[in-house]
Amino acid sequence: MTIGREPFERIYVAGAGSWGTALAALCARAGRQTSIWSRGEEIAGQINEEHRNATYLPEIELPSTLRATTDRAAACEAEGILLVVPAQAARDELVALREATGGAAMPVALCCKGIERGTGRLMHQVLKEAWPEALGAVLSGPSFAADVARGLPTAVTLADPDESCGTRWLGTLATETFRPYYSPDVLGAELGGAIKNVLAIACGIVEGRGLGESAKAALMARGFAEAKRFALGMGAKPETLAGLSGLGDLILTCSSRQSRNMSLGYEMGQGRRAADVIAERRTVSEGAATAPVLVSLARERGTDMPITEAVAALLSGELAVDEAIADLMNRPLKIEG
Ligand SMILES: NC(=O)C1=CN([C@@H]2O[C@H](COP(=O)(O)OP(=O)(O)OC[C@H]3O[C@@H](n4cnc5c(N)ncnc54)[C@H](OP(=O)(O)O)[C@@H]3O)[C@@H](O)[C@H]2O)C=CC1
Ligand SMILES: O=C(CO)COP(=O)(O)O
Repeated sequence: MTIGREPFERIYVAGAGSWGTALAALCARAGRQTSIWSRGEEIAGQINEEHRNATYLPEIELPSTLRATTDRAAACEAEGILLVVPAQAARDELVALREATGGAAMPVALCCKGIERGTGRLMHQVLKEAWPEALGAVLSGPSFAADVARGLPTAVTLADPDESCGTRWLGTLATETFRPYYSPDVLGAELGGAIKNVLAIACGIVEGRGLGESAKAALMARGFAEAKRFALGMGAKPETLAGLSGLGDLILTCSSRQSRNMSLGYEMGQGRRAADVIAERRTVSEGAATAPVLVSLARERGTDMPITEAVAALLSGELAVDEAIADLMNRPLKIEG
């Protein structure tokens, strides 16, 4: 495999939140002609005039070559698109982009981590339905937007069923501080990213409630066991789950309150209602939408996911934290696996 040949030179980033802005800055700094789409004029104007996104990445000076737009027509000029809106907004955005590009066979790297409410679809399945001509890839792995935007060393997974397209993405995104690894396993990369958000909420709750580091480690290990059980049952590869987009991202997100999912859980552990915390935030906490969908999928498939079940019940207010912990601790004893 020849990695990094023929990078995509013109990139369109759909979404000017924290991750979209960090990825757009990365591409622009790597010399790619990069445009970033924002649904609001204010952020687009600020990126163009002040080279900042004060709402989502206030500390970061953005490259002056990065152009922001509110017009999806800019996607027609691109060789590759990064989709970086919340998972629940992905379908509408993809439909709009398909229309804007005339249904082009465009490489689209899906950067959102979540499962669609209502349909239970993963993002590559949403892409197939919303924009069948597009060539889907998945970018996932342990990567806080602020770290990447600051140029701190980061390694991620770029999954693409088409190896030659995947290696072009690698060449497009790789820099001295951002290291993507290729995988053909789109399903595994997506599931790892979506499920870890739910588990990070659980770890936040444990921290917020002051239940100790041992409880948190147990939750991460048992959470990983149920993530693996579900993902392997769906057809994901074990090495993907053990890699950056699985275990790697689980470790990052469960360990730091910089994670919106982890910090949502932390507030819940401190006694706040999830709905209140979510309502006062502008940024997305993907695990809150994914947890109930994941519960439905797991039940349909007969996969035991007790931590995910507990998180969904805590989010909806059906269960209190102490009850959830007691339920988890008093499950029938079993062989580890
Ligand atoms: N932040 C991170 O460190 C990382 C995030 N991700 C993933 O990337 C995805 C995006 O996250 P992130 O950038 O952090 O999120 P943010 O909350 O920081 O930003 C969300 C962006 O999406 C826009 N948006 C919200 N709703 C819609 C909609 N209905 N239609 C179109 N655009 C919309 C927002 O616009 P507006 O400002 O107008 O509301 C904003 O530009 C998530 O799935 C997340 O899991 C992945 C890796 C790292
Ligand atoms: O996915 C992320 C890091 O890899 C970001 O996590 P949060 O969405 O929880 O902030």
